[in-house]
Amino acid sequence: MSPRSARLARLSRSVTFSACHRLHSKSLSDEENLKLFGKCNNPNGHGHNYKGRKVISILAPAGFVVVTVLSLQEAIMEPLDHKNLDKDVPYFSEVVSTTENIAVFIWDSLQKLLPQGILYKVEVQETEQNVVVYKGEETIVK
Ligand SMILES: Nc1nc2c(c(=O)[nH]1)N=C([C@H](O)[C@H](O)COP(=O)(O)OP(=O)(O)OP(=O)(O)O)CN2
Ligand SMILES: [Zn+2]
Repeated sequence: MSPRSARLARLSRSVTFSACHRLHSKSLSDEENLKLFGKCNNPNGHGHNYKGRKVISILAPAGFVVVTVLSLQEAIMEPLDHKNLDKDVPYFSEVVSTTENIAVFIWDSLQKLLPQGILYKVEVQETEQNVVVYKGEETIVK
């Protein structure tokens, strides 16, 4: 039987969540943290209205509608919305709550909820200027 090609489309869906955080690494001194993170190291934190977006791959001809709403609710809204990321979300007790790490957190959460192989990318917009895109890549660090 010869293989048939299928058109692959991407479907994107986003939610907005509000959260506060402080950029602070336990492996650095207070001085080093202040130098590295500046105003984002403010001891009492600061807040953002984040936009989280997932993009999934869909086989266009199949024509079925993937139920996409629930996974964003479970992967983003329930754990992160109206939370202090550093204090309310166990993942960020040891991981600095940068937008990059929030994107990784969301990626890992969505992977557990979605059918294998369909998650294409996660985007997290922290401010008008700061947007992180994560596609599940890993690299070796020394
Ligand atoms: N690599 C990263 N650097 C920074 C992150 C991050 O997630 N990854 N995040 C921050 C802060 O959380 C901060 O709140 C961003 O605010 P700010 O620096 O004010 O950013 P804006 O784009 O809104 O404004 P500018 O001051 O014009 O840059 C910092 N760094
Ligand atoms: Zn911030």
